[in-house]
Amino acid sequence: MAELRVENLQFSRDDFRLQLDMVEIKSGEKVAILGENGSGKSTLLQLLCGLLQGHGTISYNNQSLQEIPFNKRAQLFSLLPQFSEVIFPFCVEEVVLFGRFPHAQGNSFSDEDKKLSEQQLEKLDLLHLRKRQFTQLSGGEKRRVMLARVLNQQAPIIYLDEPNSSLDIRHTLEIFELLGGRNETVISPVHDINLAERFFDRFLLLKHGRLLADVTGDQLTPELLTETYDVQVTCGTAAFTFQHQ
Ligand SMILES: Nc1ncnc2c1ncn2[C@@H]1O[C@H](COP(=O)(O)OP(=O)(O)OP(=O)(O)O)[C@@H](O)[C@H]1O
Repeated sequence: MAELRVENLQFSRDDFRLQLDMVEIKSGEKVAILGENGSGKSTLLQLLCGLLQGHGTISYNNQSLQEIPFNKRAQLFSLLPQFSEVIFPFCVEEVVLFGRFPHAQGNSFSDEDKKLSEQQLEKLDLLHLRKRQFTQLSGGEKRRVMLARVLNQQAPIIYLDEPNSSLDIRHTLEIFELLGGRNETVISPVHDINLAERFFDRFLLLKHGRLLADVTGDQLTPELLTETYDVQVTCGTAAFTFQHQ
């Protein structure tokens, strides 16, 4: 059974138009969204989360998104936006703990919430930064904190808009390996095609707001990528390959 079903989705804004006839995503799939700048990847994520309203049907486990109360949505999916900031002077461990809000009783966090936050700090290589103020971190450090917060939400569907932006190669590999080993569904716009091909098992290719292809890794051909990005793509040996130690 499809966990997420999108049918006849249409959205218009100024001269941009997004149209998706039918996409079904099963529980646990790791789906990368590929496409050139402005092709509609972030817009699609925002529609899937209900942050933007289009025409058509988006349903989770056969329930229409519109019928799902906001507090339930936060238990169903989490979102790492392309850009996110924290302007108040919270420290790293507080920001990560805030990911537990959808599960907290009132305003208080349980011991379990704190234990899970601790685990996320460790997984995202943040333990040494835990007392630092978020606003005083580097770009990549901030990104890892926001990722830890999103993963701490423990929602079965995780939307990550370019999760490795600002991350160095080691942390990029660690994050993708971490995501690949989790049971949750991951849906993520990614710009690095080689990384996407390595860590995701399904690819939605967007072009000018339309779904050009919905393929698995072995169907992701240079011809298809050439059509998607309007550049010549060939398959060869990379000058450098990176493997996490
Ligand atoms: N807040 C906004 N208001 C008006 N138009 C917007 C807004 N955000 C994006 N757009 C436009 O909507 C279209 C799709 O943008 P979107 O951000 O979804 O692209 P994207 O594929 O995620 O691009 P990128 O790879 O650059 O992140 C673009 O034409 C963009 O200029």
